[in-house]
Order: sequence, then structure tokens, then C-alpha cells
Amino acid sequence: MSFSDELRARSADLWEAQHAHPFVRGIADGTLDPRCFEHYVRQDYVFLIEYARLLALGAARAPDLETMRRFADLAQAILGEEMELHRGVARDLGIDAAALEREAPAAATRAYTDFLLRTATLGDFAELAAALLPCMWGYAEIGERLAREPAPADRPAAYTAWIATYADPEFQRLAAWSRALVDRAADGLPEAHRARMHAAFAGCSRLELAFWEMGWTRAR
Ligand SMILES: Cc1ncc(C[n+]2csc(CCO)c2C)c(N)n1
Repeated sequence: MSFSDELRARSADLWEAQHAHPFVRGIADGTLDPRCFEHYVRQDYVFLIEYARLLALGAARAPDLETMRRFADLAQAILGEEMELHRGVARDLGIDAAALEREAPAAATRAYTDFLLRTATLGDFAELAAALLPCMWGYAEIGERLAREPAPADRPAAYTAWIATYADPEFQRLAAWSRALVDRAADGLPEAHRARMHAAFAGCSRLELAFWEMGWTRAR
């Protein structure tokens, strides 16, 4: 079993709880309250800005030029294309980009981005790689699973677009790249160091679950 598979297996409960979460199920069956989706999109916009910071720190710490390039490209892709998906959804809801940028982070958003940036600043590159994996792999897995389900006819277009974004083969390749990055980073590390990578991965898996819950309850 690869190290990333081991991480995934040790957090399996948290991952299954995400797949079963009413927010995720509500996107799939189209019954999610649009107010919850709006809250989530606003908060995810804030999240993505901080996630781009994490990737920029990753670029600075990358062990080789190719990895550095990938981190820089990814930060660019998030600040461009992925945030554009959110801006498009927000536009349809009558929220302009400036209002999105003024959104204050909810406690769950702050907890997640603080954990990411803490890991990136106080940990090393291996921990940073482990911290970004649940985000990449989790959404790729959710997108892939939801895309395989038959789409209900009355599902809002924004939910279908969301699923299509994360089910895209590009995201599947991105998740595979992140797993390989973590496996390479863990190679030859002593057990105590691998334990820190595990703590970063498990912590982020828990915060991903809390993020769905924040969307579902519209908590601030
Ligand atoms: C809370 C939260 N977790 C994960 C993602 C998904 N995601 C964020 S950045 C990125 C990588 C490249 O775009 C991916 C897959 C999200 N949007 N919001």
C-alpha cells in the first residue's frame, strides 16, 4: 500500500462522512437549499484565496524546479479558473466579485485556512504536501462519484456545473499528482516525521468535513 493510500485508509471514517454529508448529497440530488449553496460559495471564495497562498508557499519550498512550476501553475489556476466558477455562480445569484472579496471568513473557514498556513509556515515541505492532499483528492473523489450517479432532471444548473468541474479528468490527474507528491515526500522519512504528515492529512480531512457542515448550517 502506498503512503497516500495508508493516509486515506486511516481517515476513512472522515472521508465516508463527507460522501454521506447532507450538503454533498443535496448537491447530488438537487435538494440542497440554495441559501446553503450560496453561503458555501461565498466561503469557498475566501478559502481559495488562502489556499492559493498555501500553494505559493509550496512553490517557495519546492524541492525541485518541476515541483516549483506545478505549485506556481496551480496557484495561478485557482486564482483564475477555479475562482471564476465561483464568480459565475455568484453573478447568477446577484453577488458581484467585490462583494465576494469582502466576505468575512466563517469560523470553520478560518480554522481550515489557519491550519493550512500554520502547517506551511511551521512544518516542512512533506507536511505541506500532506496538508494539501485532502482538498485535491477529496474533491476529485466526490466529483467522480457524483458524476457517476444519474442526474435528477430538476437539479439546479449550478450544482451540475459544480459536479462537472470536479469530475473533470484534469482534477483526477491533479489528485493523482498530489498523491505521488506525498508518496515521494514520505519516501525514506523516519516514522516520527511520517506521523507529522499523517497529522496534517487527518487534520485537513476533519476540516473538509467541518466545511460541509458550515455550508449546511450556514454557520458564521
Ligand atoms: C473547502 C474546499 N476544499 C477543497 C476544494 C477543492 N479545491 C480547492 S483548490 C483545488 C486545486 C486546484 O484548483 C481544489 C481541488 C475547495 N474548492 N474547497
